[in-house]
Amino acid sequence: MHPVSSTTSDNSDSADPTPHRAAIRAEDVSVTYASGTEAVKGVSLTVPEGEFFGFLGPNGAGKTTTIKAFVTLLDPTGGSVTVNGFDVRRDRRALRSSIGYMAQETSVDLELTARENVRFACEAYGVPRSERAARIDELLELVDLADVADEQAKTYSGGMKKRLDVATALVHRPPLVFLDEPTTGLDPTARNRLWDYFRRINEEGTTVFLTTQYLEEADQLCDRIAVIDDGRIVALGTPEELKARVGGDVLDVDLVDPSDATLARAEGVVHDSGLLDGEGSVSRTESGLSVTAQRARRVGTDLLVALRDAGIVVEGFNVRSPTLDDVFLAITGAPARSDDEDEDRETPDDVAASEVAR
Ligand SMILES: Nc1ncnc2c1ncn2[C@@H]1O[C@H](COP(=O)(O)OP(=O)(O)OP(=O)(O)O)[C@@H](O)[C@H]1O
Repeated sequence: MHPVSSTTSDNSDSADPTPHRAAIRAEDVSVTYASGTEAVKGVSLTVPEGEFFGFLGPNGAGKTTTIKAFVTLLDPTGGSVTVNGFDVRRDRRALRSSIGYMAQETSVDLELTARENVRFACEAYGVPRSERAARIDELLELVDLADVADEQAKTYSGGMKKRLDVATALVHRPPLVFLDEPTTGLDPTARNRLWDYFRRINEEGTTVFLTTQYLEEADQLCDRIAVIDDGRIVALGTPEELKARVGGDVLDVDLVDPSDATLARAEGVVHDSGLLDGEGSVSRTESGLSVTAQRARRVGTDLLVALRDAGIVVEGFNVRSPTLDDVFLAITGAPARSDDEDEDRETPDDVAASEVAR
């Protein structure tokens, strides 16, 4: 359907109905800005066609810089990248027309209506004139903007503008879309709606490369996730593989007094109990401790008894499977951004944006 060079058809297998050609192949990519900042330090990854791939990392980790290098918005300082078989340095024009790109900042023209924005994108991407009207209606329907299609985009909420951004990135039916933190700053309702569209386009065959700071987003949507920290990929795998790396279940213990002194004592009790058989790890949380160990489920009650016997009052506890938050903590040594950190939250986009702006 789209041009793919011979180098990308390395593992097509007639016995396997799933296409496995590489949509993205990056080898040892580095980007150093003129300021001297080494934003990307030797990133290698391959994204097969059809995959929903997540690029997860905290603020400043190098996600946007990497995506810009993949979509030819900046030149990598080192390494090589092919996208849909096109080289980022040699085949820029062909590469660009073979992808969709949703930047972090909205590219919507606020003075135009949604329909006009999508029409403009159709013109820019050379969608044949005879197909435009139907394509515009189809996309506005897909992103639930058909009802407000003829209102100016400046009357839309942040969530609606993002949905319009998605529509404009898809006008030329690209086999691969890059989404750069598409839901940052949106409320959960707006975020969930976007997730539905992303899932739908991926189910219909589009390869998706998504950058995000949200662990839940990566967990919910992605077939595989690369965790990037300080310009380097520090983990890569399916969400389940990454969670398995944590090494067991997690016992969260909330203490009535989570002061440093009590936490230090509680850590000592857990270590000295011998219940973990020398494996596992203990970390502090805002309200107590998290004990991660293969035996966490089996020895949970005994640990609570040991804490009680030491005079440490437990307020609550919970044994659970690890989440990507635990993965992030285990890999980077720092907690990932939490949703509570959002400062610029939207009001729910179902609250008609037009009301906000008028
Ligand atoms: N144009 C630029 N010139 C110089 N340094 C830059 C430029 N853009 C980004 N950086 C730096 O490169 C590093 C990686 O930034 P980048 O924007 O790629 O990270 P990110 O993971 O996308 O973060 P965010 O979630 O904040 O968008 C940071 O240290 C950032 O300050």
